[in-house]
Order: sequence, then C-alpha cells, then structure tokens
Amino acid sequence: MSNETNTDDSLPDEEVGEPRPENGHEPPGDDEPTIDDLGSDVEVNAEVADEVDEDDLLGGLQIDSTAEIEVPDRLVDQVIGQEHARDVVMKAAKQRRHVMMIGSPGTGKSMLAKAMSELLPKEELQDVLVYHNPDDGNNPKVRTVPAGKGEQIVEAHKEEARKRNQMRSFLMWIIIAVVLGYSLIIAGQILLGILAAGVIYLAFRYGSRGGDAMIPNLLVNNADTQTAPFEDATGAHAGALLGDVRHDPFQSGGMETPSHDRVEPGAIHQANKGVLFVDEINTLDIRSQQHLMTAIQEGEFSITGQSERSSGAMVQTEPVPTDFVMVAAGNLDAMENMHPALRSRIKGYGYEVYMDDTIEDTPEMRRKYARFVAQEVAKDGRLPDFTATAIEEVILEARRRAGRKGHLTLELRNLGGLVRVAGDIARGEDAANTTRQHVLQAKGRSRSIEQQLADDYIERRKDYDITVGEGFVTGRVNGLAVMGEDSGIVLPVMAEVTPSQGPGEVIATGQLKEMAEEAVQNVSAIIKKFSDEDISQQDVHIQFVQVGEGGVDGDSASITVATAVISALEGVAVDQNLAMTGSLSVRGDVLPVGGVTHKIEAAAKTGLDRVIIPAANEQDVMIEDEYKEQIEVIPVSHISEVLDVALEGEPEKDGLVDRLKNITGQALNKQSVKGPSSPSPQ
Ligand SMILES: Nc1ncnc2c1ncn2[C@@H]1O[C@H](COP(=O)(O)OP(=O)(O)OP(=O)(O)O)[C@@H](O)[C@H]1O
Repeated sequence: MSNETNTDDSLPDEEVGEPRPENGHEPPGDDEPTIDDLGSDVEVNAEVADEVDEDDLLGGLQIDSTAEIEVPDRLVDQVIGQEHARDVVMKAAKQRRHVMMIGSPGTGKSMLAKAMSELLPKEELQDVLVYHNPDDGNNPKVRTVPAGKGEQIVEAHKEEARKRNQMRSFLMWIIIAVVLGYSLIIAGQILLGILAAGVIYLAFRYGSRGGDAMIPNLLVNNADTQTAPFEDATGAHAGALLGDVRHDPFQSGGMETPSHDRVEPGAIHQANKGVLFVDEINTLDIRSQQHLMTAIQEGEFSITGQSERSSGAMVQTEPVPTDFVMVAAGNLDAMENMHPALRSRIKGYGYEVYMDDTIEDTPEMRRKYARFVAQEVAKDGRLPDFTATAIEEVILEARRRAGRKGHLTLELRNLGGLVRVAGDIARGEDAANTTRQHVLQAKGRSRSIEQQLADDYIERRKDYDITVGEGFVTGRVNGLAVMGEDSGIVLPVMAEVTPSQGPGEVIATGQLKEMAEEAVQNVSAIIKKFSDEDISQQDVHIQFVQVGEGGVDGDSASITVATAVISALEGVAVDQNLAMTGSLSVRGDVLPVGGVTHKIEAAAKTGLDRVIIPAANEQDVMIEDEYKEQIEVIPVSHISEVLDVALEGEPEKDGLVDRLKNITGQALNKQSVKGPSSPSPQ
C-alpha cells in the first residue's frame, strides 16, 4: 500500500491543501521535477534481450555476472521500488519540505533521506562561527558566512594572534634582558633580577591569552562538504541533538576557557541547509521533541549547556541557524507515540508517505534487483561478483520473502544481508565469483535469531515428542504461528469445555486471551446456528501449549481455537498429523492470514504430513522445494471444510459436527496445491 499527503498531481494544489511555506522555503512551483526528469528511468546498463521472456528471472538481462551491471552514481537512482516515496522526496527536496516516512525496517527510509540531501542545493551551504562577546562573556555572538569562508576567517584571526604574540614575546625578552642586565650589572642583585624576570614572563603569558580569546570557534564547517549535510539524529541525547556548552573547571582567574570556545554544535545545527534524519522519532524524549519543534518553527536555535550543574548552563549563544529539512521515520507505533504538535507540524508543512513492503514482480523490476545485487557488491567493495545464476537465486529469495504472489520483497536491508553473507562465503573460499551454491549456503547460515530459536524449539520438541502426535486426540489441535518476521512454529491449542456455575467464561491466559475470546465468540455464534447448544452457558478453557518465546500474529489461530472447542464440545478427536492456520469469521468463513509460507515450512520441519491454510492465501505459498515433497497443503474457505479434514471418523447423524460439515452452498475445495496428493478424509 502506498499513501501520502498532498502529493497527488492530478488535483489542483489548493484543493489538496498544498503545504504552506515555512522559514522562507520556496512555495511549490509548476516546474516541480517529476521522477522522469530527475532521472528515475534508470535502466540497468547491460544488454537486455529484445524479447523478454516473462519467466526469465533476470528480466531479459544478458550478463555473466554483476561486473557487467553499472551502478548509478546518485543514491536516489539506486533506490529500488518505493516510487511514491522517491517522488515525494524529490518534490520535498525542491520545495524544502519535511517528510515523514512510515514503514517496515530496512525498506530504504534512511537511504531516501540521504538521497534527499544529495538533491538539495550545495550553493546555499553556510559555515557558522561563534565569537567572544566582550560585553557579555556568557552570550557569545554567532555569525554565518558562505561555506568555506569560515576556515579562512579563523585562519586570519589565528595569523593575527600569532603576529601579536610574536610582537609580545619580542617585547617581553627585551624587557627581561633590560631588567636582568640592570639587576646584575648595575644593582648587583641576582636573585631579585631573576624574580623580576619571572614575574614579567608570567604577566606576558597571561596577557597573551586575551589575544587567543579573539579567535572565533568554527562551529559548523562545510568547506569540504560535497553535498548538503545529512545528519542522522536517531536516538541522540539532548546535547548531541540540540548542541551543548562544555563545563569549565577553572571558570575564572585567567585559566578559564572562553565560553565561545566551549560551544558544541548539535545535529540540528550541523544539518542547517541539509537533512536532519530521525528514525524512531518517538524515542526522543518529550523535551527534545519540543525543542526540535521550536528549531523547525524558528529556523534558529540558541545553544546552551544541557547539564544544569555545569558552568556551561550559564552560557547561551545568540541563535544559531537550523534551517534543515526534517525526515522523520519509523513504524506505525512511532507515529502514534510522537509528540502530537511535532506530528502536526510535519503534516502541515510537509509530506507523509507510507513505504511499500513489496513490489510487483515484473521483468523490469527483476532487472533492478539484479542491479541491487551489483550495488551491494560495489558498496561492500570486497565481495566477488555474483554470477547470473547467483543473482537469480537472490531474486527467487526476494520472491519468497515477499509472502505475496507475484511480488518481490522490498525489505532490502535483509536481502542485502544475504548478498553479503553469500559473498563472504565465496571470499572465504577464494572463489573468483559468488555462485548460486554460495547463495544457497548463505540462506542456511543467515538465519535470524527468531529462526534459530524456532528451529531449536522444533528440535527440542522432537526430543520430547510433544507435537508430532500419532493418531487422533480430542480437544487438541496443532496451530501455527510466526515468530519474528520470518520463522514459523507449530503451536498446539488445547480446549476443554465444562459446565459453568454461572454465565460461561472463556478461560485463556496471557497475551492470547483476547484472541481466544474472539475465536470462541465467533464459533459459538456458528454453533448456536446449527445446534441447540449454547456454549455461552459453559466455561471454555483454552491453552496455548508452550507459548512464550514467540507470539501469535493477530487472529490467525482462530480456526485452530474453534476446531479445538468443537472437538472438545462434541467429544470428536482431531488428527494430530495435521496443522492449521486461518482466521474465522462469525459466519464460519476462513479468512486469509499472514506468513503462510513460514507456517507451512514449520509444519513440514516438525514432521507433520498435512496443513490447512485459507484458500485466499493459496497464491502466497512459496515454500522451498525440499518441503514440497514433505507436506500436503489443503486450502479451505469455510470451517466446515476444516472439520471435514481434521476430525476423526464419520460424525454422529444430525449432530453438530454433521450439520456443520454439511453446510450447503459451500464449494468444498480440498485439492492439494503443493506436493503429492495424499489421502485426505472426505
Ligand atoms: N528501496 C531500496 N533500494 C535499494 N536498496 C535498499 C532499499 N531499501 C533498503 N536498501 C538497502 O538496505 C540498506 C538499509 O536501508 P535503510 O537504512 O535505508 O533502511 P530503513 O528503512 O531506514 O530502515 P530502519 O528504519 O531500520 O533504519 C540500504 O543501505 C540499502 O543497501
């Protein structure tokens, strides 16, 4: 999904409420660049087949390795997918607007923010100097000059001070010579002469410090900056974000460091005329968020000591420019928990954009993924080039990780991790190229913590034979859940239905209570419709066996809970060689859930023979070849089909299960989509 504020070109600006200018930022003009005129149509610079075979994993690229793929110079051209975000970043760079990017980790938020800094005009960059204020030592003066001038000014002051010091030294030695000469030769007082010379020396030393105090402190130096600054203030403490004034242990008596020399810039000052990037913005403390807001609003922010007990707190500079464009990033939580006024400031004066997690799998896109592999190889600088088949394997993995038919994942940081591990393996073997074999090995090695935990969990369960049940058990169903982002796990659910003293209750523990209650409510509506039984008069106990290390996503276990409850209620046993995932609607429909591929693989790894998934998810199944032979996938669209597959034997005539199983009008769809068909109970 992609969504953004105020970027729909098809609407007139007034109608969409184009953001208002702030800090003298340019109002949007008609000549805004589009992606095309800023060079979005980046084609991989290698030979492409005249007629592209739709199934060609390289999208028609005719290459032997990544060495033949040219990587574009500009970061903005290296971004894969995220067309909306790219478009927004380009507009925002032109108009100097703030941007909020919300989306999954590793989808290119900081990359785009950095790309934005490359698009900002370099000519506007400034240096900032802090001067001693002779009228008020605690209120240093601030001056702004064009980039590169700051160093020259400081050098000129240093040169002047050097000359002054030379002059003073010269004068000092003459006076010392005169005093010593007079004392020794005329007065004959050696001791007094040496003492007087020492006093003169010290007086000159202290005196010269006043000259040093005139040298300004070059707070922000953009002399060698190639692009507009990019400052990452993620997780910065107040001093690093807002600037600070160091403590001075001497404070007075001639030994002190002048206050302007103790001033340190914050990220907001260093980002002046550039981009300030803040990831997980909600993790900044409220005071910092408020100050950030002031800096955005005023375009300048004085620096003061951040620690109240330090002498730096007495110092406050004149305002220092903070004319930056802010790119705030994070996931949905970050947006909800950020300071509301800061959020509305970004909203009112900028754009909001939701990052895509996946992108449509087209030949053009696959060519860009090939370029992505080349980019990662070039960025690392040490990895052997990837062969064409190695690139194909990475693209296959991008498909698999998308978890959505016809799409490729855009969580490219993780995919880049796979590229690096594969390259490192090849490098370790001194191979000339990274091959498909290396990528396959890397897939095994670059397992996330959750994956390792899940695999370990599956191994241990095998030891105790907890999950892989032979035969049929009443009230116990193998559910499936996802740990982290990419690891499935088998999660058995147990149900027991007992008569209640008062109104019935759903008794479930921990984080899953809510989900269990909803599942039981939905199944009780269905049960009521097909039998005289009212389970609201009974206590339903639900246990999720050994949950703890991971979580269950949303209501994906609700058909599992429903099946366990029906099984317990009717005393009909459930096939233990089967796992299931799916969300249950109040009408008994089985609705789609996330992570089906990982769940199916977990069931296969655990040794189960069959797995039920929602029919709507059938297209998302991208299981590895090795599991295809091991497990039969049964897509279903109604709870009646689930019961049909999962429950043992023929139901009692006209009983609840019989009625549920025979719901008319439901197209039963139980063919296997993957693997050999194995007998499934009808
Ligand atoms: N859309 C993309 N196109 C090309 N490379 C990408 C893309 N997204 C991520 N990458 C690769 O992943 C790396 C990390 O991405 P980036 O730091 O921009 O992610 P992020 O969205 O800011 O994540 P987080 O919020 O965790 O910081 C990039 O340096 C780049 O190599």
